[in-house]
Amino acid sequence: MLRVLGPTSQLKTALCFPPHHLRALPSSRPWGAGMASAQLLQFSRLPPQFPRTTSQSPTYYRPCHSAAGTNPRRSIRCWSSSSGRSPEPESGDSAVKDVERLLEEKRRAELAARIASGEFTVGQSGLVPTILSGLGPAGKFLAEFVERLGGGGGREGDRPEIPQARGSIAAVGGQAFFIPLYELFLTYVASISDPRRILRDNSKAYSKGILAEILEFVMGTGLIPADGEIWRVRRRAIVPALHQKYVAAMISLFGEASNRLCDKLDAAASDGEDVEMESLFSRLTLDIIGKAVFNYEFDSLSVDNGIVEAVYTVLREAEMRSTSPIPTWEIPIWKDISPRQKKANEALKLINTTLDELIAICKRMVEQEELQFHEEYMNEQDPSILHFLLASGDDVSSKQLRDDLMTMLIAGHETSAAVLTWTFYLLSQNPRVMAKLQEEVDTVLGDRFPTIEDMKKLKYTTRVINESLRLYPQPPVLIRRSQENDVLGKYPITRGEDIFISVWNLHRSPKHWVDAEKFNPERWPLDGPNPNETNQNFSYLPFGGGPRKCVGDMFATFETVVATAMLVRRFNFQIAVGAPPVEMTTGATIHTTEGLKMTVTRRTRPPVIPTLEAKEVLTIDGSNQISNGSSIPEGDQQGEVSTARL
Ligand code: HEM
Repeated sequence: MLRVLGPTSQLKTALCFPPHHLRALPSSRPWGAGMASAQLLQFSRLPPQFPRTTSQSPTYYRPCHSAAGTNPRRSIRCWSSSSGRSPEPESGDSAVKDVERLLEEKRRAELAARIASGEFTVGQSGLVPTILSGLGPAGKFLAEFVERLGGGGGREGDRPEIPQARGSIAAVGGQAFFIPLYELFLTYVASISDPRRILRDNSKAYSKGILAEILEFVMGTGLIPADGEIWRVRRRAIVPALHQKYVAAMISLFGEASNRLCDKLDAAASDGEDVEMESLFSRLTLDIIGKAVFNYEFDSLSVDNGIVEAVYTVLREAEMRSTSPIPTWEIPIWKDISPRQKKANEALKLINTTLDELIAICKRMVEQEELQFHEEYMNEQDPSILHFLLASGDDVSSKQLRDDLMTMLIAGHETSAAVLTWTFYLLSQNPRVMAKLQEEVDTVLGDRFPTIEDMKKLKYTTRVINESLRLYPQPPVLIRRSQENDVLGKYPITRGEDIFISVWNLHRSPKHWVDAEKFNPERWPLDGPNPNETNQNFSYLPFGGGPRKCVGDMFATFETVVATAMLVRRFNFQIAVGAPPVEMTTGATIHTTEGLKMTVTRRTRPPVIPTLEAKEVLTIDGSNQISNGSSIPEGDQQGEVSTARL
């Protein structure tokens, strides 16, 4: 865990520039032997830049903005891949970019070697120095980053103070600010802290802090940013809306929407056109979440109307705010005249008006309904969460309701799109996994639309999603602010500290995972339980943990399983020839820097050879079911080599 010390005012500065004081807890935790540890945290506004390939390249961080004295080339371009449009091209031609990339890789490799050699290590009684702190004043942070680690290890009262590493980044001059952090983490911070206290055991002592501040303009006091009593009341109202019958009903929605995407891909395959999958996944999940949350047909896979554009404008604004060096949206006058601000405000107004209309329509529907509300209540015509909330008599202001809907729209859209994007990237890099996945999907589904029963049978597909979420957690960082003094193990936390839990590091820590960087769905046994934070002892947090755990975990798992299954049974996916390298950047979730450009080809499945042999399919509870393998339909395009069989 890395923590940002100092009062909020300092933090505000830190939001604009790298944090003044970053400290990480040391590895020798006094508690929780053998249990999960939270890991080095990266600053939320300085998002991580991840390895270009999933397995071999070193992981590194890249600053999201340039500051005085930094090379603007290294700024992360925070375009929203969700926009469905290509990102702005970077200045300079591709040859220049290649050279830059090579130089950066070289620098990174050199630094990794220096870290690995222990150059930054300063011995400390019994503790491996783990701290990255004492970052210089904002304007000078790149000039003075990490002086040689001169461990703190001082004592505060009768408690040890978290040891600190101070230093100058002159040693790594020319490096982007966050590039070294993951290597430093791997070398110095094998195990830092336990997220259970913050997320679960003492969760009441922590709020969403800066996250709530950043998201206020779009989510208000919706469930994600809300704290205290508002959160408690709203959580109690919303969780029941995602009951089992509702999630089961959503399976057909997932299937229909995925089928529309298949049609699009089919057309592209016919035309021999490459497709940018990240923006298509963004549209797929927007269509799904709009219908699921407030019964609205965005139809963004087919059209680019005003409301779709407005949603992306607002999302881009939220991402920009979470990565911007200067909070221009808070500057008086400027915020009223800036064209970008005006556009964002207009977009938000349009969305709010639309949501108000949808709430009004739904209220009328509920009034006309002969309503018998019960636990698993669902209106067949409109199974949306909004309908459930209104039918339940949820006593809430329209503004709060709107905030909650908006929150779920964003929470359930970007995350699922990112999961699908990185899943398909991983599959493209791992043909063996893809073949096994396709075999399962062929066997379980054939050409049918998935049903809720299939969710138990698509076990390997689920493991692929589990593993993709391990390697690419969405979001990669959880954010909290201490509301009172607390103690993490033997280390004191004072009120008002902002704390960033890097799920990314946790999920890739060699301490917890064998071949941590390898995409290996087999690490999760098919007959084992579905991995979650509890049965993985908080070393796996794909949906968070504790009272603030995601309310849409089941929804999202089924959604991504259905979409993946429907797509891979019809198509093969490869990174398009000449596509830009798939690199990472982050807003709220991990995006690619330049899209996921793929070549999609129709699959040809092998002719069905009738067999009397029954095939075993494992169910979620570990029991075996018999499924007849002859449900695999005949391939419609003969002649292609099938990958459906291992
Ligand atoms: C694969 C997709 C998804 C992922 C990876 C994901 C992940 C997460 C995570 C990690 C958290 C915890 C955040 C924290 O502790 O700070 C969270 C919270 C939340 N998620 Fe999701 N989510 C997904 C889909 C959804 C969907 C589909 C919905 C709505 C239908 C949703 C609604 C929420 C809400 C409302 C919260 C806040 C809960 C609270 O604070 O009480 N999420 N999500």
